Formats: sequence, C-alpha cells, structure tokens
Amino acid sequence: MRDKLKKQEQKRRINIQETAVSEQANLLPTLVLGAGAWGTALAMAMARNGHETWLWGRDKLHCAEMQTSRENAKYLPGIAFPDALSVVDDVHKAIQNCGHVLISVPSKAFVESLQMIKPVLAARTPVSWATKGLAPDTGELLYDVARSVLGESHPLAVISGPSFAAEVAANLPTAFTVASEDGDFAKQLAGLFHSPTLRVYTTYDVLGVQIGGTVKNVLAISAGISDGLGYGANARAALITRGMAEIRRLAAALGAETETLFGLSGIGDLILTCTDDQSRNRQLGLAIGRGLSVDDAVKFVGKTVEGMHAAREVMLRARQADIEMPIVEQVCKILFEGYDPRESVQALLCREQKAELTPPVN
Ligand SMILES: NC(=O)C1=CN([C@@H]2O[C@H](COP(=O)(O)OP(=O)(O)OC[C@H]3O[C@@H](n4cnc5c(N)ncnc54)[C@H](OP(=O)(O)O)[C@@H]3O)[C@@H](O)[C@H]2O)C=CC1
Ligand SMILES: O=C(CO)COP(=O)(O)O
Repeated sequence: MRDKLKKQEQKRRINIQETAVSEQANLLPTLVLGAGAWGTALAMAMARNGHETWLWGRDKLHCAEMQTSRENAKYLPGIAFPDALSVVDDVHKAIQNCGHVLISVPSKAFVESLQMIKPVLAARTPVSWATKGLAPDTGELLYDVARSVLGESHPLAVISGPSFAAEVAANLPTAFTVASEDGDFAKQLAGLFHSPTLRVYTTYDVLGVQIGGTVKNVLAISAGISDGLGYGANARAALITRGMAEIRRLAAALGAETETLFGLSGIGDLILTCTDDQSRNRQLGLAIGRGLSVDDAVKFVGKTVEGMHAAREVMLRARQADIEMPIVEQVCKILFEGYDPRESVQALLCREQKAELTPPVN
C-alpha cells in the first residue's frame, strides 16, 4: 500500500514537472534551427498563431537578408514573415533563453545541431525536429540519436506528415503529425501550430512516424524514376502499394504500430511525395528516369534530397532485421552501383510470383 502511494506521489510529481515544462514551451519562444524551406515554413506557422518564434540559420549573410527583407527570399520567396517571427544571430543566447528548440536541418547535419545546443540548453527544455531520415552510416533513428546526445531529461518530439513547405508557408490547408512519448509535450507542440488551415494530430508512436517519413523519400525516388521512364500510372500505383508493404515490413520488424503507417506520416506522406512534382525526391527520380546520370540529376535538382542519403541506411536496417525491401534495394543499385533504371524495373517485375494475401492457417 505504502509502495503504491509512493508510486502515485512520484507520478504526480512527474506530472507537475511535465506541466511546468509544457507551460514553459507555450510561454517562452520557440527557437527554430535551420532557415531552409521547412524550418522557415514551420516558424511562420507558429508565429501566425501569435507564438513568439526565433529563426536561426548558419549563413550570417542569409540571416541579415531575412532580417532586412522580412522574408526568406532564398527558400520561400514572396511570403512575408508574421510579426511574431524574428531572425536571431546570437544562437547561444537564443538556445539559453528559448522554451523549446525545433531542429529543421537535413539529416546529415542533425547530430551537429544537437551537439551545438547540448552545452547551452537549460535542463528539461523540450526539443523537437522536422528532419526526415536516419543517422548517416549507422542508420540509427534520429530519436535514438537525440536521446543519446541529450540524455534523458529533455522531452522529445518528431514532426512529420504530408506537408510541402511552400504550401504551409502559403497557408494552404495541411495536416501533419506530432509524435512524442511525452503526451503533454505532444499536445503543447501541436497546439503551437494548430490553426484553421493547419490540423495537427498527436501520437505516441515515434518509431512508426520516423520510419514512414524516412522510407517514403526512397520510394518517391522510385516513383520518379518510373514516371521519368514513361511507365505510366499503373506502374506508379504498384510502386506506391508495394512500397507501402516494404514500409510495413520494416516498421513491424522494428516494433512500430501498423496503424501509424495508415496515418498522415505513413500512407499520407508516401502518396504526397510519390505523386507530386514539388517533391525533391521525386524530382531526382524523374531526372534519372529521363536519362540523366545520378550525379547530373543531383546537380539538376540542386536541393536537399533526403532519400538519396536514407536509401543505404534503410537497406542496412532491412538486412539487420532480415526482411526484404526489393524496391529500396533497386533504388540503391541505381543510385550507388550504376544500374540502368530499366534493368532495375525488369528485376522487380521478374521476381518470383507471390501471394498478396494467404488464407489464415487454422
Ligand atoms: N521542404 C519540405 O517541404 C519538407 C522538408 N522536410 C524535412 O526537413 C529537413 C530540412 O529540409 P528543408 O528545410 O526542406 O531543406 P532546405 O534545403 O530547404 O534547407 C536546409 C537548411 O538546413 C541548413 N543546413 C544545412 N546544413 C546545415 C548544418 N550543417 N548546420 C546548420 N544548418 C544547416 C541549410 O543552410 P544553408 O541555406 O546555409 O545551406 C538550410 O537552411 C529535411 O530532413 C526534409 O526532409 C520535412 C517536411 C517537409
Ligand atoms: O517531406 C516532404 C513533404 O512531406 C518533402 O518531400 P521532399 O523532401 O521530397 O521535397
């Protein structure tokens, strides 16, 4: 009985602390690290809701230009910053004084960003990120990377879902997901964005949300390649559907909730990125399918293409989990082993005949 009461008291204290963190997140400004397309669009969305938001970019000249023009002409030209958005130059001071840090840099710069904030970040300040990908080389999930760099005391959250930066910045209707093991923080963070044009859902399944957001970028490259080759709508639909089966297999092997994959951060983002030409991953695939070499296609797109980085790491995780991901495997062969895209499609089509569903065994 005493133990039970002690546990209840501990739980009550944790809840009080969490409420204090969450209130802090609401009252104090959010610092967004990464003044690219997505960091800026998310900063604008919070600031439009009246939440004081600080935006920091690594390029001093770019920041000075944004301060003067009150827009991010490099990534989101022609969309004026809301009043509650300021561009900051002293990142260390901003880290110390903010109520929440949101990281929005490419996955290759994720660890670097955590290492930058760690020495200055106040205890228990929540950290979220909108980066989609895995840690380079190791294939670790960014959540695990963040935990190992920052330790246990900071509430963490992942932002993901079908959301092109330009459309969010233009205030077009959008829905995405915030995932955190800390339910209070997930709610608070969702509340910073939620508006009549932006619906933000919460979940605890950080694993499923990260897997969906990572693998869909590799699959968008495959859909782009197929469309670039002129293979048509049937082939695209097949790639999306069988790609979804690959996401499900990896997610199940790593312990994610299947339900998550049918949500915004799973099928939602997969459809968006595989079908719309705003996707930089799809653009890369289109360029390759139309005949450019991988190097020339990368130069042609000239922007962040996360699937290019994630493909190898996803394959590594698939091998470790002993599961098949044939589409991801062919994308890797095209990107890194010089395979002809037509041969890769043939290799996919010539795989042994399979059942989509087998009857349950009684
Ligand atoms: N754009 C979108 O619609 C969406 C993007 N995402 C994800 O968000 C992440 C960021 O993408 P996005 O904003 O589009 O990319 P962009 O290419 O538009 O911007 C990347 C930003 O990160 C900065 N950056 C790059 N390397 C570093 C570094 N080492 N340290 C600090 N900053 C760095 C860049 O600075 P500089 O300008 O100086 O190069 C730039 O400001 C990606 O993981 C992407 O998948 C998720 C959902 C939607
Ligand atoms: O993740 C995105 C939309 O949800 C952006 O996709 P791209 O990185 O392919 O442009």
